[in-house]
Amino acid sequence: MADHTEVMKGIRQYPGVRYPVLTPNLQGFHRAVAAGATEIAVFGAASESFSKKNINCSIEESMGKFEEVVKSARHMNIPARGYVSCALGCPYEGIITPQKVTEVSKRLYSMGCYEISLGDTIGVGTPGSMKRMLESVMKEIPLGALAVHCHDTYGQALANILTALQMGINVVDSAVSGLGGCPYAKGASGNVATEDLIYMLNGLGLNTGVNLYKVMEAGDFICKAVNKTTNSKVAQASFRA
Ligand SMILES: CC(C)(COP(=O)([O-])OP(=O)([O-])OC[C@H]1O[C@@H](n2cnc3c(N)ncnc32)[C@H](O)[C@@H]1OP(=O)([O-])[O-])[C@@H](O)C(=O)NCCC(=O)NCCSC(=O)C[C@@](C)(O)CC(=O)[O-]
Repeated sequence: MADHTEVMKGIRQYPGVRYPVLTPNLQGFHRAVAAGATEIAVFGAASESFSKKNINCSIEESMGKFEEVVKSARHMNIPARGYVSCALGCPYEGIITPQKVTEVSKRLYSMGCYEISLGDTIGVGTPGSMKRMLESVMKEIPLGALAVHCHDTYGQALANILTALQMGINVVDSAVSGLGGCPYAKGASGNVATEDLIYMLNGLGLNTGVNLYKVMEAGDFICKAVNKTTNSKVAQASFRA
């Protein structure tokens, strides 16, 4: 988080591509804007313990900070996205109820986040728990303002995403090569690999406009650069072939 200014300065930005920056507080927001961010995201949690570990404050305190950030963003016409971590389980508290996820999501949406990304931060969800959680959240937030963010720790990410798609969600977060993760979700796999997601969507006949081969090339480049092995099953299979 501390080095996002360097990251923003280092990347080549293309028209039509969004480069959102995670901004947990006003300090982060001002730095992100100074670095040229045109979209920001606040990241809350449906678990009290995770909130304290991840952003060093309670859920209630986090809402106060996010209000300030989202308000400032709105004044500058900068779209703000909201994340809700631990939507299907918490590394410290275990089961998180759909009601709690709904409550936190509703607050983020009400304060002006244009989209709420529901995160299975530690990848423990199943199609069953995804369905129960979404049924609850959808009662309070329009479908078009919801996204899912699935980690693949228990190998359920694609099944969970398919469940969300069948329920009408059409925004899905993913990461090239399944890289990334959170320091307070130890042992959890990264976000679902973009390559695997695109492969599934192609198979469903859904046009993403994303070239799978180019994503695999990018994944290969990044993995070599950071000395990691890809988590994408599709990339592993393709490079073996
Ligand atoms: C939120 C804080 C900073 C609060 O941390 P804090 O210690 O409560 O903050 P503070 O206001 O007391 O300041 C402490 C120090 O941090 C600095 N600081 C304060 N704010 C910022 C900022 N925005 N950017 C850069 N630096 C900052 C501040 O300047 C100060 O520096 P010092 O004076 O000691 O040198 C800390 O808890 C933190 O860094 N948390 C982030 C941890 C993290 O990176 N988590 C992973 C994010 S991804 C995620 O959460 C999940 C997601 C989104 O992927 C979805 C999912 O799967 O669920």
